Amino acid sequence: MRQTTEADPNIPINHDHSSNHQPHSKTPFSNNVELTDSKPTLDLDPSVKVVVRIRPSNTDGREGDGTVKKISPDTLCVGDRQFIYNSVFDSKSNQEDIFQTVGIPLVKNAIAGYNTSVLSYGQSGSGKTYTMWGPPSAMFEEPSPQSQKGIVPRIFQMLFSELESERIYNEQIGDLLDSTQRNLEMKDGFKHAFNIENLTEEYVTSYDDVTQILIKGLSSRKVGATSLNSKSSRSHIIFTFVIESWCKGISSSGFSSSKTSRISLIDLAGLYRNKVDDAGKQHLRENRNVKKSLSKLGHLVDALTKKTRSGKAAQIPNRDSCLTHLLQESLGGNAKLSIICSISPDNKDNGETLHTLRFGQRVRSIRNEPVINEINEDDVNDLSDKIRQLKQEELIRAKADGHSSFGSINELFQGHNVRESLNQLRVSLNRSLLLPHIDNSTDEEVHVDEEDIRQLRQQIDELYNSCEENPKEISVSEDCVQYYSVDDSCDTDKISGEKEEICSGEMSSRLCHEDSVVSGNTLYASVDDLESISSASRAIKSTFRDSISVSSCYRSPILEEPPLSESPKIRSTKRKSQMSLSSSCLGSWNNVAVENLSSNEDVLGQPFIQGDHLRSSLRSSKVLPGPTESLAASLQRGLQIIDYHQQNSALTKSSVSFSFGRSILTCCPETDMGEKSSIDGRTPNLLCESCRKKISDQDSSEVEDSLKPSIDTDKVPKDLETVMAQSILREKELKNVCKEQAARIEELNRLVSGFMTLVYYVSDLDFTLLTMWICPGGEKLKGEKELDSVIVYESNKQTKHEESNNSQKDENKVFSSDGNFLRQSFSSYYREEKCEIKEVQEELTQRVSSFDATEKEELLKEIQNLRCKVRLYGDAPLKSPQTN
Ligand SMILES: Nc1ncnc2c1ncn2[C@@H]1O[C@H](COP(=O)(O)OP(=O)(O)OP(=O)(O)O)[C@@H](O)[C@H]1O
Repeated sequence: MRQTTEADPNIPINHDHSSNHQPHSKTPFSNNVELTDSKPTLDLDPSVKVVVRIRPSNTDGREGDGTVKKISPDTLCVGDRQFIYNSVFDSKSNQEDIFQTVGIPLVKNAIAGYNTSVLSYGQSGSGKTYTMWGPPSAMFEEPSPQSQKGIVPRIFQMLFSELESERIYNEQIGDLLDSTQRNLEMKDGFKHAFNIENLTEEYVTSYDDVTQILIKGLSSRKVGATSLNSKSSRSHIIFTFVIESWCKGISSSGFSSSKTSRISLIDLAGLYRNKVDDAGKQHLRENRNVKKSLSKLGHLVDALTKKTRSGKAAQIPNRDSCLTHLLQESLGGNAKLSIICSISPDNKDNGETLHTLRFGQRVRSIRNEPVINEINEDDVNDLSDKIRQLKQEELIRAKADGHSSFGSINELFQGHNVRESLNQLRVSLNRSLLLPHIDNSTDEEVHVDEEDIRQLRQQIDELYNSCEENPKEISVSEDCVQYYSVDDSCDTDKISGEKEEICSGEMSSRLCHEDSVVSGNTLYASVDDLESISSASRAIKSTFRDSISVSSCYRSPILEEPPLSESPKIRSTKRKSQMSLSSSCLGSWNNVAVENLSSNEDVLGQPFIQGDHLRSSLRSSKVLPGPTESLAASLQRGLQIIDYHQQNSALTKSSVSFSFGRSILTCCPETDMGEKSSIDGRTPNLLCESCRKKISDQDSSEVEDSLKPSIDTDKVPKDLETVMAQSILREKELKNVCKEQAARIEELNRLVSGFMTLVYYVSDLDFTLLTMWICPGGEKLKGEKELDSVIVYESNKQTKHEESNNSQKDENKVFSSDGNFLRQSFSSYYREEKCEIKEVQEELTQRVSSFDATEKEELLKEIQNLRCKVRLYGDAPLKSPQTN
């Protein structure tokens, strides 16, 4: 009687009966079909594939009894029963045949991002272990048709990846690589993934590594003698590979997708139903457990078969045993499954053979749902966008909170913790992407921009210093003192210290709540960003001193006290002019010429109203060709602001000094000596007509009047009063200028924050290339990975060095054959980042006034959704290989 076969749900081609008779020409992976890299081949690969292998007869070298016969490449018969599978191998088949049909497609599928499984099933002694592993001695043989090396080592030779191993023995999960690990706990992962706590993971970089581990694992496997096999496996064995790969794409950023796939290699223990054994209780117990778990496996297969046939949702008994639990991804889940049914040709084993063949038939009816576990660039960008949005939101919130209360330290450091959480989120979400962990405890981010930032801080410190002295001189109002007070500085430092304590104290507890919406999704911002915003709202001093800090968590010590050296990037003549002006002011505040008034105007083009222009220039930075240019331009804009402020300060100083008559007005050597005078007689400096006119024009006639008392000593008290009034007016102007500067520095901070993002992406790019070790098409293999990573890392540093020295000399050495690609990627990245920073700034500006709290909630939800979505892909490794 011919075994009827139903339409195979796993083969997406013509399922009519005739096709099943001649699958050899249509089944893509039968022996005679050449395997190619083409995607259509993979598409045609069924999600569940069943092959049958007939082992050589055990009957003393004689051929089998003839009841089990292969009659075509996909058909065999047992007596008068005929069975059709994807492929059938007779006793003359060799290990290479199996590898060609099962192993190579598996490797291709795995690299393509599919989870894949090979499961060998059959009675004891039927050749499961032989097919899977081959004799241990063959493990070191070169793969060849003659070699007895099994399918697994052949697969390993194509793939170097992480190796996990699990053992199930008497319904206990043991670790084959660590004999001290017994009865490990299994936990549910997402979807059909599973986690086994404390399972040994080995990071392998070569086939030799794999061989060592295989031998170690296999030697730990529980074996025993049965009537059918002197070295019968008494436990199921599952080896799992995880492949994580970046695929080089054609996108502007240089990569297009990341794929993670899991390869599960499952060698089941065989059943022996004959009541032979006199091996004792232990064997009975083992056999009972093997039987039990295989029986559960049979139930699972039945349930899945029914589900496929009925098309209805059904209760699937995945949890009935460890084995079924571990196989839930392979059977009926997200995996391409190959079952190798091993059978004996001998009549005496017919019962078991039929059992195995029926099992194979049922499995063939199961419909798996394999998907390519891929995260593409859009997903990553979406995530980055969300993080950036959250960062903006938090900045706004911190700013608002900072205005209303300085008691938001906790929130600031919640920000830090959230950032840490987001790091974790990123790592967990993108584990397959292998995005780099942003280690908040290192200065890695600072590394790239440190010099620039240091210079920026230096300039800001100069600005601060110039402001700091001013109020002492002009007896500024209480408000101004609040801005400039040295005590405030100390307080700020103290507060910073408190913040750090709070941060470190809270971190450990908060980090436990990875899933917390609040801590996990609230923001992606550095503490320094928040600190700067808050500080700006509290004290300009702290803004000056502390906000331009780009350490990843706390202020980098390097940034604390920048050396007083001039930024090499400040080359404008305006800057020089300003520096010389400052230099002339060094000796005495009073030594300020009225000419500086016009100098200020020359330098700035326009006086105070230029603040708006500068502010807008911060926002409207054009897209510059490269990161260094971009950074330099932005820094220069920042320095223009600083210059502007310093000159305004000089303007104020000049005015104040002059009002008190203590200035030495050196601009006019041809000064009319007849008009020279001094208020107190100690400063016999002269004031020329033109200067006096300028002042008169600018400061109204009262100023001129105020000069007269310097000649007419009777009027001094009254005029002094007037001059004091003028001074107060000036103070108020100064105060306004300071406020403006605070706002500008905030803008500057945001730019700095933008550069942090740049640095971040540089890291990503490092990591991207670092992980691009295996790609569809085998562009890069593991062995090349580390070399690449070194080259690329050095490239980044070297590129910066070269740029700063205007030298391209060594560039060609540094960039490998991928150099052009890398360079283009870098500059594309930076261009994109620049645009994004601009957009973010504009958006931030718009949203400052119209922030809606509910929007944030929605963003949080989005992030949560995104997280879940990406977790679908995150089934794979329990640990990142980078952590090993
Ligand atoms: N195709 C084959 N060619 C040559 N020898 C084979 C083949 N299949 C099995 N054998 C031999 O048969 C013996 C039993 O095979 P194996 O240990 O692989 O069976 P098994 O199905 O794994 O049994 P158990 O379930 O008891 O572990 C081994 O000595 C093996 O070398």
